[in-house]
Amino acid sequence: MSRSTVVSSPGKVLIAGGYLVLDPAFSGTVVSTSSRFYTVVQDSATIGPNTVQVRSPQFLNATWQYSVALEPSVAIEPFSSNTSKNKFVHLALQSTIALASEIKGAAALQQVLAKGLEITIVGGNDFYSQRAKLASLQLPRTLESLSKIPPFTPTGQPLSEVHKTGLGSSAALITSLVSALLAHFSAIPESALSDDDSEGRRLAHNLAQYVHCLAQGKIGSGFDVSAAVFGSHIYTRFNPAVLNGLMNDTQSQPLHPTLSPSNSAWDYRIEPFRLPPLTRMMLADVDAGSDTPSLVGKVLKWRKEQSAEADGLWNELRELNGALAQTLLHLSQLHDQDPVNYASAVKYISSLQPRQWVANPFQPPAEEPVVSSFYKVHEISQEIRGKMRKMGELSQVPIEPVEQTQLLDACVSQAGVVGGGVPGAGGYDAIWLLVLNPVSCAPDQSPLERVEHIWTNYTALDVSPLSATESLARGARIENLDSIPGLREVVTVQ
Ligand SMILES: Nc1ncnc2c1ncn2[C@@H]1O[C@H](COP(=O)(O)OP(=O)(O)O)[C@@H](O)[C@H]1O
Ligand SMILES: C[C@@](O)(CCOP(=O)(O)OP(=O)(O)O)CC(=O)O
Repeated sequence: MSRSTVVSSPGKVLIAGGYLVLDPAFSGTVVSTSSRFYTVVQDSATIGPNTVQVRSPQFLNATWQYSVALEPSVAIEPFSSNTSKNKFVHLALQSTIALASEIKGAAALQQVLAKGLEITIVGGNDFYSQRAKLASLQLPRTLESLSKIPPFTPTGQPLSEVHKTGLGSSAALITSLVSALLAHFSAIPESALSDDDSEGRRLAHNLAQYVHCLAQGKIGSGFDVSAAVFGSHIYTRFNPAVLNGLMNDTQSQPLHPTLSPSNSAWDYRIEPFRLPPLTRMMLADVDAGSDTPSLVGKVLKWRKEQSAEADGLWNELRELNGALAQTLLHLSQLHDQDPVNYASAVKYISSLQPRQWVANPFQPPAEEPVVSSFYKVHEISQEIRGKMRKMGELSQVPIEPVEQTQLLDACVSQAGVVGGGVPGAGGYDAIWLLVLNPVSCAPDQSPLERVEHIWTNYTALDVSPLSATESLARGARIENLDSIPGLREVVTVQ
């Protein structure tokens, strides 16, 4: 029976701190999603020694084979028969096998590679647009329809042509791949991925950040890899200088001295965060799409040229982003202190528009702190939207363009919708909403359904719901192949 290692990692939504989180003086609040990437690493029985085969069965022609040399240094060479390239996969293999060899020694790795490895990579359906699939099934664009699409469903397209939905596919992919390989080579114990802050998890984080930056050709804030590794949290970035040596390396220097969790230059901060109970984060993919690196370049150019004005705006947003995160965390505390009155308050305000929430003179005192805190979240999220629009106007970047403003205003005015905005860099990629999700709702009184109705009938943009919501599970984690619906069916059966 061949040995296999399965690791999954979540996608991400940056609900506050876009652009600011690029600067280590500021933080961002990132929510990890229920949609996850899965990497299955298996000892092969067929492909032969020192060969690694990687398959992504959701895409056409997405199989890549590599030869592995461990001495005198690690070299991963794509087969000439490969019909496409995938630098994210190639660089992940090269760096992870090199690091594992430094940690375990070439002889130990040679034993693992004696029969070759077969790797399968799949992402949850939400990472890729399901518009065509819903249309082929003649289904409306609703959450219920999405649940009828089989897990890891084939896209019918090459990887290069698929429309991604902005959940951070490359970050989740690389994190699950490097973590699964490190565990399969025993370079980190499997237990490392069952502990939120283990040394092994931090090594996997540092390696995934390095590979992701190498593959993308730039050093972003790293919030997406951080969410894939650690789950939802308030994120403060690492100093990018920690990677300069490796990113500019031409001599193949050892990886471990830089990537080791003992290297204090990895000065990122992870602070706990979660969305409050009886709420749901709703995500919509907007087909217009945006080029994030281009938006980032323009905003940072403006910030540098107009530093006094930009610093004022950054500091205002720092205060608002911090207040948003702390108020959301306070709501979880209110729930834990008194879940009954919390649930009663949520049910009451889920049938009212936000402006009506604090207008009730007969509000039961035990529910008042919950209602006023949700109203505070509503007000803060609207203020953040206003500041992000101002950032866009001043830097002449469509951060919350008018079509997104109109869509968000229509959603946020609905009964039971707390707030929302454009995630991350903004633009036309997506929107996020925080919607009340009481234990029970009268028919057609569900805030979720009210939002779906807005999305279905909005014509200025091509809006399609994502099934993803927040996941309270940890980030990267070891999985059991048979506990994930549909996963064994897409793996080469040994
Ligand atoms: N299922 C998959 N299997 C293999 N590679 C994938 C898969 N999904 C995404 N990728 C890789 O991730 C890249 C997308 O990275 P990027 O453009 O940064 O998008 P994102 O912002 O979603 O991470 C693709 O070009 C591909 O190389
Ligand atoms: C601007 C940013 O702070 C946030 C970008 O968030 P997005 O979620 O928009 O990113 P993409 O998935 O690459 O589109 C840049 C950064 O933090 O790296």
